Amino acid sequence: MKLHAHNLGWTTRGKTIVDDVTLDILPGETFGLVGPNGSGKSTLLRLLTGLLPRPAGRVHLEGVPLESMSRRDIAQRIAFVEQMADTSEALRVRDAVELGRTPWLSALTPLGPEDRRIVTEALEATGLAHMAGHSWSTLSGGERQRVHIARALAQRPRLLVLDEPTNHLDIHHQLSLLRLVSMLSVTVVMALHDLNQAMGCDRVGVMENGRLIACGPPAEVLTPARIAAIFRVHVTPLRDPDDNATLFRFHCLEDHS
Ligand SMILES: Nc1ncnc2c1ncn2[C@@H]1O[C@H](COP(=O)(O)OP(=O)(O)OP(=O)(O)O)[C@@H](O)[C@H]1O
Repeated sequence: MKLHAHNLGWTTRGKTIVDDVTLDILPGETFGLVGPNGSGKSTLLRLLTGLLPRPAGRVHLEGVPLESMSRRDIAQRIAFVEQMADTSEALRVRDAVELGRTPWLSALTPLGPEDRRIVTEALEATGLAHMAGHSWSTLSGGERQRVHIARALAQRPRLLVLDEPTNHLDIHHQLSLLRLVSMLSVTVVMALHDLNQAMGCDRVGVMENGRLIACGPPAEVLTPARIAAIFRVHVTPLRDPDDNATLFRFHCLEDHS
């Protein structure tokens, strides 16, 4: 799904949080958003999904202005997993994932066999099938994160927006999630803190002080000089002899002064 953001911005209480961002997300790509704490990544993701009031600029989904679409129309196209998302304590895992079908249901079309199949698939894809009956209140942070991802998958979106999706996950589940995301035939936009993980995206955008200051293929955007300037760390690029991929090792700038 193609998304076009034009001169997008958001100001609250006199403070500009996102400033004049113009960005095209291309159909089928995995787009990584990186930047220091407080640089505006989450706010930009919320603007792209139409969740913030009175934004500056415009977002178009497949050429249609986001503001002309109902929440249900948007939810049939975009699934958003926010940072520290929560759900009702009383739910079981399967119930929480079934919530992903809500945009497709109505009083006349309640949850049917096809919806249940999609929910089962989402539970399997996120390694949660064996926990379907567990109560939300008993889950660990990483398990909850996977439930949110499963709910988003069950929504069958064309654009999946993830805010730090590998947060809380152990290394096995981080890699499984990134592999799953790269295999999905949907467009993905995700905020990431791990720059090595961002190197696996098709394109990367870098936020600094609310502005999108660079955007393009990871190897062109995440250069040691730019990483040093934005994140205030020294970077040593290393080569993985297995597949020749570039990996970063980070050091405090002070260690190199
Ligand atoms: N509703 C709000 N009201 C006031 N300030 C806000 C609001 N939302 C965000 N901010 C501020 O805007 C800045 C950007 O926040 P945002 O959460 O978008 O950054 P981020 O890049 O996602 O950060 P992190 O990496 O720490 O998650 C922060 O300084 C934050 O305190």
